[in-house]
Amino acid sequence: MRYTVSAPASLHAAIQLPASKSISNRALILHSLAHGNILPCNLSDCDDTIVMTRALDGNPGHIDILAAGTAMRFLTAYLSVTPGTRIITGTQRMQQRPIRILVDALRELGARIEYVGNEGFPPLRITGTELTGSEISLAGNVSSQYISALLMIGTVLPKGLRLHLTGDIISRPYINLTLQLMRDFGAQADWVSEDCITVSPGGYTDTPFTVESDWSAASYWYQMMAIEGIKNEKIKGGDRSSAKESEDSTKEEAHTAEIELLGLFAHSYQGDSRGAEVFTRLGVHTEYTDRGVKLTRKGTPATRLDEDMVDIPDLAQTFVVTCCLMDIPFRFTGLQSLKIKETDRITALITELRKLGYVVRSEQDSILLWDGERCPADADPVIATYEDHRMAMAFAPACLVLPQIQIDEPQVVTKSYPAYWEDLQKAGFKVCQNAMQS
Ligand SMILES: O=C(O)C1=C[C@@H](OP(=O)(O)O)[C@@H](O)[C@H](O)C1
Ligand SMILES: C=C(OP(=O)(O)O)C(=O)O
Repeated sequence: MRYTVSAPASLHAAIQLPASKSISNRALILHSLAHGNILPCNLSDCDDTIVMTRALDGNPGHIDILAAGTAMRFLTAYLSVTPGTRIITGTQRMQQRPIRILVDALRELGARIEYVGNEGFPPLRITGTELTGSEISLAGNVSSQYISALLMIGTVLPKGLRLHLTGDIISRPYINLTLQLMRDFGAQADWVSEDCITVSPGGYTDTPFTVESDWSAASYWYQMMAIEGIKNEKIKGGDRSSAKESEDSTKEEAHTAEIELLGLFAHSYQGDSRGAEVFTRLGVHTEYTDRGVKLTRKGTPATRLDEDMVDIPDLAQTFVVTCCLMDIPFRFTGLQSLKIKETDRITALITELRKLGYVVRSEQDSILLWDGERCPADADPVIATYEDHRMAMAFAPACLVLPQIQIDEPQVVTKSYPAYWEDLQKAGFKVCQNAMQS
């Protein structure tokens, strides 16, 4: 399937964002470990949360978590302490996403896990047992999900858990998110030094819990607001001979374009809420209201952007595409985890941006940079999405500065934001399924 997306004349929308899949999937694991009766409220309806709910309900012997990294990692630890033998697997891509660091750590604690296919990768056969270990070291520089997975089972271990993290610690806000939710469910867990976390034994308490809206999903709306401003600048600066009336209405439009995102809070649990601050440098102003945030254009965008993204890896695609379309050279560091996500996001970004005429480069598999270099753009670009929801969502806003954009396999968005295309339509975008492709 392929969608052709084109932009509305002006951007005005109030959008109910999806719930955070990161929070939903943690809340579901904690709810299960608490043997709770009070189901968390406002759970995400995305694929990654549906597979988690299915795995935890009804005790299936064969669990397919499709493409959900959190479900694969969190359930591997969860099943290690849950009676019974199960096989857990996922998509072809999931079978290429490494899990050895987590499996080694769990085995050191006493877990019974076997590789069903390739060593170091899913699928896994896991037999739940009591884990008697309580102190381990593991690398903190590959995926924070391994650490979150271990922490969440820490409080149900007889002696609790002491985790020493080696190397640089990536995606740290996701570890803090885990600790925060664990505390909300009654556990004692905290950093005791820069690289060591302890979890006391004692288990969880059944607790009412409501999931926040998703700040990672919000980033695509911030992106639209940022790009919209550039479009208006171009129109204003471009055809100076055009009627003054149109210039005035453009000015008015640039001033009034407004998007409201419902269900976000200023003091969010989510690290990706830092995106709001980075977007102020791209001319997007955030006003917190009692029901979410209002985005408007304010100030002059920076002339270049240098940013360490080690704590906000899921926003990398948003900022890379936004800066190219806004003609803002950039250097983004801390991207070492991008190669093992839904696709190799470093390669995917470089390949797809070329189609739009931008020559982006990578360094040491962890940096993406653009110095303003251009190449001829494809006449009618079709963006490949590589089974990666964020490729579709980060490239669709390009239609604000192009006549239209075509997105291949657009249904990938269901991994985290099933209503993305419907929400674009609510905001006035035209989303058409290509006749040839249907
Ligand atoms: O714990 C989580 O909810 C997540 C952690 C991050 O992964 P890494 O820790 O592998 O970077 C992030 O990319 C992912 O989307 C969600
Ligand atoms: C990397 C992501 O998800 P996961 O690792 O949980 O599959 C993501 O949503 O961008």
